[in-house]
Amino acid sequence: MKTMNRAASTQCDLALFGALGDLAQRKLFPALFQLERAKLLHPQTRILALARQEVDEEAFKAQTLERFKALLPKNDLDDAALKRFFGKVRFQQLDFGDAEGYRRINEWRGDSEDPLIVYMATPPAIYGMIGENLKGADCIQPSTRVVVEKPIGHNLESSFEINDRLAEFFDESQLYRIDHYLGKETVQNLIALRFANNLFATQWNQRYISHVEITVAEKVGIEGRWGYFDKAGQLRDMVQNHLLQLLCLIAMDPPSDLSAGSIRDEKVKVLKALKPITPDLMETHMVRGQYTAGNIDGKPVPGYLDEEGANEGSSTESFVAIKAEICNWRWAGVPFYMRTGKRMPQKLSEIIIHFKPAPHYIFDPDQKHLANNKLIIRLQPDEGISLQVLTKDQGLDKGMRLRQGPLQLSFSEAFNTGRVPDAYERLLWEVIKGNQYLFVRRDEVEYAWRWIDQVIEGWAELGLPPKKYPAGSWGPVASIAMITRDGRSWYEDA
Ligand SMILES: NC(=O)C1=CN([C@@H]2O[C@H](COP(=O)(O)OP(=O)(O)OC[C@H]3O[C@@H](n4cnc5c(N)ncnc54)[C@H](OP(=O)(O)O)[C@@H]3O)[C@@H](O)[C@H]2O)C=CC1
Ligand SMILES: O=C1O[C@H](COP(=O)(O)O)[C@@H](O)[C@H](O)[C@H]1O
Repeated sequence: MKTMNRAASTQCDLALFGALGDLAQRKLFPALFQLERAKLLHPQTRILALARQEVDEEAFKAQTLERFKALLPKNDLDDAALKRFFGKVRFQQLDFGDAEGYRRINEWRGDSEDPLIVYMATPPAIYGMIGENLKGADCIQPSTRVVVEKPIGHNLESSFEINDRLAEFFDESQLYRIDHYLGKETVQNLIALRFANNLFATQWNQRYISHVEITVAEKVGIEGRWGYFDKAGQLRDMVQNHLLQLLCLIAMDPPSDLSAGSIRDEKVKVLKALKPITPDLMETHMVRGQYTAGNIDGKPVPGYLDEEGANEGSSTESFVAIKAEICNWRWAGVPFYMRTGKRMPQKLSEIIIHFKPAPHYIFDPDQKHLANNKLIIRLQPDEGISLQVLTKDQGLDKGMRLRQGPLQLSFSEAFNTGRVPDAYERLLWEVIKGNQYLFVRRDEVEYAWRWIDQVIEGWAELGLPPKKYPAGSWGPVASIAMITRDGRSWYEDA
């Protein structure tokens, strides 16, 4: 009989394919360990690490522990939690194309009736093969959940192929497509902020909002991933998934409840309403960039074309800025300016909602430029929300001089919660609970690709090369021109 306790519904077995890969070692095992440390993993939960390489179990555990030491704060590595965690882990060598070998998963499962979670931390090209072999070995039950990683394809057509293959073996209700941005603390807070506070709910439309900015800036370059990145580029790597998901969460109508179906339905409506960026709009609505050598934090870094493994003359973009428009009543006339790039001066992900000025201005005309409230939603670093409001400057001599200042909510200071869990911890925890609301449904992936594909077709038609920007800068000058043309500026330029 199964133990009935507070965590009974989270009892599961987890089979992790690609256990020696970068994602598994750098993100998934540390996240699972943190869940164990927080005693969220059920005492009977077991983890099967599957990898092609011949490694014995003790060596696998030793290697994983070494990664923990390199990645996690020393204080997190308490002996009791490590012992509990590694007590749950088994290692199994398997070539994922070896159908026969899958019987070892059944041997590991024994007569367990707990849901099996399959995490495919592998190239998407083999998702179908793994599904087929799991089915052949009778490992799939209705309770099985399958986690797959981005990118789901390279364009709409290839995403269809991957999704069709997965659909041969799994129902949509069993699929958890990861977009790790949906696991970030502030992204979830965006849902709370918008739908728990009537103050914002009533202002959240074109009557009160003039424009929205989304910046996802990375300091890193391509980190030795030329083979993958040069085929993808920043538009596919970051915009098709993370930035469009953020845009959807900002722009969607209120869902009727917090269920996965309701939230995903609303997100899909936003994706369907995105105005296509046709070739005639390319000049004003889109900037592509590629970094050249420069300095970050005072240290020289190479240009994109000098990165490890680079091919001469690549025209892949490492930066993109877009003026997106949403064709519906709520957002008519409200541009969403998005930019994302590698080798920027700092790692920064934030969303800025710019409110329109009050309808009638009665203060010092010299201060009129201050008159727009801004809501700043910071995803990383220093997660928090800040509302820029105008108040009277203090002091008898100041008269009715206005001062702009923040009503600020830093999550770590306000809630004293200590560490903010990594996105993968939250997402794995949601998979364990069987909650799909932070995962991407098939039609979301496909509508996002439809929009991205026409942009890429436009680039190809016009033959637009990327504009150069020095590493350590905020992207090509043209991205500043794109927003200043509308009489606005990127937030940190203000
Ligand atoms: N790394 C990251 O930060 C991120 C990764 N992703 C996605 O996650 C997935 C995994 O990425 P990542 O970990 O970086 O990739 P890696 O190449 O580091 O890991 C993939 C693993 O899959 C294994 N594998 C591939 N084919 C087989 C096979 N036939 N049999 C057994 N093992 C096999 C590889 O084994 P072997 O080494 O023996 O070839 C490797 O260990 C990809 O879909 C990627 O796009 C998404 C976002 C971020
Ligand atoms: O999915 C990806 O995301 C990372 C950036 O993630 P973050 O959580 O560090 O902001 C990006 O570097 C990578 O190229 C991309 O594949």
